[in-house]
Amino acid sequence: MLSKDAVRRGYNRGRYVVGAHTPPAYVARVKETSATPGLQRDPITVGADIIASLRKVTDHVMTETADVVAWTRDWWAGSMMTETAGKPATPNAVVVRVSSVAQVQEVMRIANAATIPVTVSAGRSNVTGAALPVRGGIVLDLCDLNKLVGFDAESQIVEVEAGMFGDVFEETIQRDYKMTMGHWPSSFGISTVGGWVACRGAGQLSTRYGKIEDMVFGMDVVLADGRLITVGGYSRAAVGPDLLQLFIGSEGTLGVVVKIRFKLHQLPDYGRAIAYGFKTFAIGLEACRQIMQRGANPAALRLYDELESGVQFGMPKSNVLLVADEGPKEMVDAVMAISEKACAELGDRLESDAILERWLDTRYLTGKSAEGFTPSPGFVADTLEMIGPWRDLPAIYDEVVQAINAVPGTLAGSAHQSHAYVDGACLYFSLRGEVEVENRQKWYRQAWDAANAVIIKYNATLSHHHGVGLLRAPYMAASLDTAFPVLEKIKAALDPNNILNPGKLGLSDKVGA
Ligand SMILES: Cc1cc2nc3c(=O)[nH]c(=O)nc-3n(C[C@H](O)[C@H](O)[C@H](O)COP(=O)(O)OP(=O)(O)OC[C@H]3O[C@@H](n4cnc5c(N)ncnc54)[C@H](O)[C@@H]3O)c2cc1C
Repeated sequence: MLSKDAVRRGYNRGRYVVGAHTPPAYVARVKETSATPGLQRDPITVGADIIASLRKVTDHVMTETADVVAWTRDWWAGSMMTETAGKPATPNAVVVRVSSVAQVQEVMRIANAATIPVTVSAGRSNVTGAALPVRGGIVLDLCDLNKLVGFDAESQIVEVEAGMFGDVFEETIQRDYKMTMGHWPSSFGISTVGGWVACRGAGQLSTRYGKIEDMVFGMDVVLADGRLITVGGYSRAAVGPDLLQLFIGSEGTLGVVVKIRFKLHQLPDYGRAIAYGFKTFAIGLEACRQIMQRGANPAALRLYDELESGVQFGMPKSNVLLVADEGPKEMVDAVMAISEKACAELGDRLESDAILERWLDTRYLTGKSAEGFTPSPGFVADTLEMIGPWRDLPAIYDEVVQAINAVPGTLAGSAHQSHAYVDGACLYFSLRGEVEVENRQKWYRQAWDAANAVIIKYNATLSHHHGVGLLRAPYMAASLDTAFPVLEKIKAALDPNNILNPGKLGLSDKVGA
């Protein structure tokens, strides 16, 4: 069973920090901490009087450069490139640790009155620079706001504070309530439940359980001026637009998510998997489309192109599709029967048990996009996930891989299909390059520009689950097009001083009204 198995095997073979940030591997190569910022513009200093006020109302305030560098570091390739070149991303800020909702409100009141930026920070596992304090100010670390508040067994709704890490959360609900949320991002041990919501994340079993926005029942949010509001709190409603969804995916720019009520599922005891190989990626996509449109929704439906089939399963001449499901036997057997029929019409049956076992064994290892390559000082690996309609996906796949490969210095571009729906699917591209160390940023931006030009040309969506942060900020206005000014207006209405995570989501980094 996929959900039980994740807890049984544990995250990244146990190589991570439980309940706090886990640093990425490159940190071992960093010898010195410089105070020269790589990714800050005109950082705002927090004065001694404000630091004294913060110390009175919070658990801990850190001001030393080395602490600030360590406590703002994330998993973005952009941060890695600047820090390993001698300039840490954001060394100018103060880090404030809190463990209660009242403390979050106090911090926001102080910051708003003094017009100081506040960047919410949690697991710092984001891969977009979303939690970097690019204008300095206060970094509000929520990792100690991490209690499980309660469980309504009849409605299957759990209430949890935002800073609880994903592994602790799932272990607790599986052990104490025999439940799962079904949200299994490849970062589940190094990210928090609040970070999942703030980035609009997706787990590996999203085809059955949904994305995070399908799992939130309601939540409490602290606004820029310190007010506490409650949004959602119903299965479905017709009371105007859904304000809950406004905050899901807002990446700390509209409010601080402090408590979340999530919908849970009974922990399955039954599961099955099948695997098929297809001659081309496009034929594999067609099999996925058929499965979804004939009404089946297997928990995991993952199709790997030839390059990734070679690295993952030792099958470089095939496009491998894994279909895996869990739940009541009658339902899983029906889903598998529909899936098997669709696959058999288009491809060849593979040794399913071996492919499932290989996937289970490696699915929560970090650094997978670099697999199959020998890292050197000039090596950069990253991932780009997007979503588009079925009609366009084969062309998007071909053109994005082609565009990445055309950038000088690219070693490889590849993809798998990772999350599927009735109308479309998420393609998850991996890009790896090797150039002179000083040319890494140039290669990186060229590769992203080239890939995103294809995505925008097809009117597809820039990100399916990693979010925007700094990485996708330059493409947001073109992508949202006529709707982008609406996002700007909402931001200005909720945060008139622009103190909440300025410079993210493609929004302005200018602090102050
Ligand atoms: C190896 C690896 C694999 C990954 N796999 C997946 C995957 O399968 N699926 C997926 O969706 N993502 C994945 N990610 C990306 C990342 O784990 C997610 O974006 C995650 O949701 C971030 O959570 P976090 O707690 O680390 O948040 P952080 O990185 O600390 O913050 C991310 C953003 O959310 C904001 N934020 C965080 N908490 C709050 C809050 N309580 N209120 C308001 N704003 C907040 C921050 O300001 C920032 O803008 C992966 C990352 C890595 C390194």
